[in-house]
Amino acid sequence: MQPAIVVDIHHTALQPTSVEYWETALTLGFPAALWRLPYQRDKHLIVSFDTVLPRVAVDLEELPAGFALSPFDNLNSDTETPAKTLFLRADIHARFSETGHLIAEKHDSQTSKFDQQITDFQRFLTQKNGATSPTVLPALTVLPDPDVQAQFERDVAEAIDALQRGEFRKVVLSRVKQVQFADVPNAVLLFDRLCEAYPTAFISAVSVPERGQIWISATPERLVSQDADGIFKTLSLAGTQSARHPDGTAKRAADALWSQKEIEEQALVSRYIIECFKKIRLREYLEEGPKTVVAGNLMHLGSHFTVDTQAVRYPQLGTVMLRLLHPTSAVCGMPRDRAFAFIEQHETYDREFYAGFLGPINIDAADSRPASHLFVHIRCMKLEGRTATLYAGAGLTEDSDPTREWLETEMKCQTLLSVISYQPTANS
Ligand SMILES: C=C(O[C@H]1C=CC=C(C(=O)O)[C@@H]1O)C(=O)O
Repeated sequence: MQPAIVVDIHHTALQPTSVEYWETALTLGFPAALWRLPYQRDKHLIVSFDTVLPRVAVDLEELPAGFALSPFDNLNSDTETPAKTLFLRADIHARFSETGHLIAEKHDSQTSKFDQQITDFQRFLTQKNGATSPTVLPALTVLPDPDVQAQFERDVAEAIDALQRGEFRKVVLSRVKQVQFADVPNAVLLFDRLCEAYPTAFISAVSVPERGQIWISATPERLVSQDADGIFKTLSLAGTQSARHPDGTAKRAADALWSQKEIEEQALVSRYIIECFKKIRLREYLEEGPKTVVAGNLMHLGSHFTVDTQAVRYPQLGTVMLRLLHPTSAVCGMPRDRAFAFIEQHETYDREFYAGFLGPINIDAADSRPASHLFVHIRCMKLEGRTATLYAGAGLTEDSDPTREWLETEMKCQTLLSVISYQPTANS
């Protein structure tokens, strides 16, 4: 990995903001990723000068600093390692305060071949400097789709039959909801609203110009992290209930009651993770949970798994586990390949990056040493111009009920919808 150099930040009266960086990247057609880690305040943005992004097999040891965006359909087989993850190399990495003002900017010392792009970027950035940032989101309408509930419930009923016949033990079926904004919304404003609403989630906005898409998410589910001290972490998450009582008051995590179906559903995700550890004969992991995890408007059951990769002398654990884990049974099912085939047969759209994974790779943490944090890409939407497609899935077992599963996906859509449709009144 090449060392990055710190570049002089701008000598203008006003420090550039995350909105100005983002808009500059979009104007120049450069891919960009903006994110904020759970429980943190700083926001990060990277800009890649690859207008067509390289597809890679994620190797945390080998990849330079950047941001990974993997599709759901990125399964590892025994014979091949799929190279389908889009990789945004951090040609520019800027760190911003909670209010979106620039703290530091870096670019890779190897990118001298990109001098022209850096010059162009700085020129456009200066032109945008001082422009007022949008503060209002355009109004939105949910596009009617009269058949979607009946179709989803039919598919769930078929899945339950297959589960009861013992074809597989768990499958996660998803559906989409489309909304139309009155005008193209500013992605950074959507991102900032989500940061405010969900301090414990991983919030991101990723622009992929080659597909004309911006993916925005507020996911509660860590897939693989390996921090600067070599601490590996993953999470098994499943089971869903509202974080509010029927009268609208907030529920305490301690008051959440979980049914046998939900306990089993989450245990299957934990078992899937433990089977991955077993495949590589790793016994020294710490398992904490299951306990109730609050994820914005929802609650889930979660178990945290931690490994000290230095103590077990397994520095490549993050890479190995990522390849074994994705897609976990929180988004696919068990056994994985049979559940995957069922999803392919029944869902009528391509999940694209929904239920894939995403996050920063080898990006400097606050203590300046690189860390990688990959999350399961749920509670997300795809923005194409004025149209947004929201995705939500439900984990099914033989005890599932189709209408309850539908309502669960509605609640999951609300995680983003309640924030992106919020219009502050004159008094708020
Ligand atoms: C697949 C999703 O959530 C997963 C994560 C937590 C709980 C889940 C559930 O209760 O079904 C799902 O497995 C989604 O939000 O689209």
